[in-house]
Amino acid sequence: LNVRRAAEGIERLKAENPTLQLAILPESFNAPYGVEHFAKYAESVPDGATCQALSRLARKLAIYIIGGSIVEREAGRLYNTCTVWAPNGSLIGRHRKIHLFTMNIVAAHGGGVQFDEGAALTAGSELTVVKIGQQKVGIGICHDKRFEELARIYRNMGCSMLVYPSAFCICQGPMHWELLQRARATDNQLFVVTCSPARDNMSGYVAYGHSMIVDPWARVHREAGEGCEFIVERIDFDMVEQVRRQIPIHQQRRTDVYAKAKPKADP
Ligand SMILES: NC(=O)CCC(=O)C(=O)O
Repeated sequence: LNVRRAAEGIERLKAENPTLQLAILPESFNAPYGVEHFAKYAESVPDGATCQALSRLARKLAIYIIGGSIVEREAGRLYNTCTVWAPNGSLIGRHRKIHLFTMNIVAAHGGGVQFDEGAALTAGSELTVVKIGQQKVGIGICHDKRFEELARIYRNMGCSMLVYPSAFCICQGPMHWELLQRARATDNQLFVVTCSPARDNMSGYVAYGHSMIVDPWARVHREAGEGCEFIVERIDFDMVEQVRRQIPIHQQRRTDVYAKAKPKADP
């Protein structure tokens, strides 16, 4: 049902916006997000039903699709995996979440969030850069955006946009969701895009919502609310070079100094 709903939504958007080139879905878009659900909904990549539906959709609409994430099963292991599809329906990227979401938040008022993806999933260990049109796009999944090293490496690899399909927790959302995206955009002078499930207060895991596009000036360019909503936006990639030219921090980095200061071992 979720896959059909996502496909219908993208088809409608394409009909309303014929120049649409890329569609992005949220983390765990085809199943409930929770350690107890992962094994039940796992599929193989790229032969599983969800992947095949995304491939057909990309080909039918002649667009790229960054397919949120699904639980992938391979060789007896489970991964939180984002697949990326080209307009001809071929798989051009497979990102397995590198930093698994492990958290034990104790809220002062009671409640909080306990989550341990590592209890069921295996972490990925490869970076994923895909070419969308002329642009290099770095892929991460939700918790991956807390790790500035990953974003920095993607920037060094020439990315002009980072995309993080997400299902951020409601506890940290108000404090960190926008902050993290604007921080990654400020540091690396590129677009940062997140796509979240809508908030459902009745579900076992309540996602924050607020899908967002942050521009290379680190301004929030567009933001969804908490409900079910699509953002459609034209991205001006010239802005990446404009910002990098005007504030040339990449060239100003003192890698010679940093190298000397490097601790021998991680503390
Ligand atoms: N699905 C996730 O990775 C959630 C990450 C999150 O909420 C965080 O605070 O980090």
